[in-house]
Amino acid sequence: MRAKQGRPTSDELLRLQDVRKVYGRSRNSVEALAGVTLGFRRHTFTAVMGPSGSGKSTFLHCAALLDRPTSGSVLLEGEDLTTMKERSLTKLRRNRIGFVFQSFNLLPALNVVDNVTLPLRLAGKRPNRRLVDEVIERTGLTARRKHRPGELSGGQQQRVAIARALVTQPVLLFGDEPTGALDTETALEILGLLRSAVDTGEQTAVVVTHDPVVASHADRVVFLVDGRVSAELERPTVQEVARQMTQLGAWARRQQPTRPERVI
Ligand SMILES: Nc1ncnc2c1ncn2[C@@H]1O[C@H](COP(=O)(O)OP(=O)(O)OP(=O)(O)O)[C@@H](O)[C@H]1O
Repeated sequence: MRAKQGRPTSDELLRLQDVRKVYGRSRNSVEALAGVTLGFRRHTFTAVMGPSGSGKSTFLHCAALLDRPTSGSVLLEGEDLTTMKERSLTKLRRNRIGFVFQSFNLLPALNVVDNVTLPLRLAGKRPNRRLVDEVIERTGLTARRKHRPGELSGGQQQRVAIARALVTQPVLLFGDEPTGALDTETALEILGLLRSAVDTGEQTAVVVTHDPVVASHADRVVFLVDGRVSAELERPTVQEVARQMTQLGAWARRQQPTRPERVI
């Protein structure tokens, strides 16, 4: 266990440098992130864990620039995104960042292909059929191409969400409890897809989770407590993650997350 903050390295894709996020003003303000410095190397899978209210969601939103930090920098390939204009940021998010949420966030009226290609059409791009077919094949959805979300299982819906996240060929893939709504076996399938995106695809993944099994599939687990990085584990076992979470008192304080999710 160590809090590894370090200096930027050349194969680093993303860096958060002393990121603080304060919600509200004066007496009612909450410091959700209290100076987080973390680097993320290319083609790695990082899990972010911590007790309820420790700042995991805030961290994810700041890292993906869905929300701007109060201070500090978020650097993608060395470029500071916190100073970027909103329009450029929206474009960057659409082209370079993929998101997978616990609740899938699919459009019920659209079939699998149309859900998957939605980010391309939103960005005004004509979907490349070969690429779309490849992503649908990779996520095991070929036989379900014309089905709507209501006709699919939870695991299949999350596969669609992953295909949708991968279709723009992002460098970064963020997950907010992506297996939280799935049974263990299905969760492992979904994890396999995320892991293979990192191992054989172009992606670097950062996933928030409460689940030690999910975290044990990561290359590194970062533990947040009170908006700070309190520990890191490299390639931990389920038991090591669970032990760390117990030490942090995470289980006792855990509540079900109730925050609203944002559709990208
Ligand atoms: N929009 C907001 N306005 C005010 N305070 C907020 C807001 N969002 C989060 N917070 C506060 O910031 C702190 C961190 O919240 P955050 O949702 O990031 O934690 P979390 O670790 O993701 O929690 P959980 O595991 O319960 O989802 C908490 O004290 C929370 O109440």
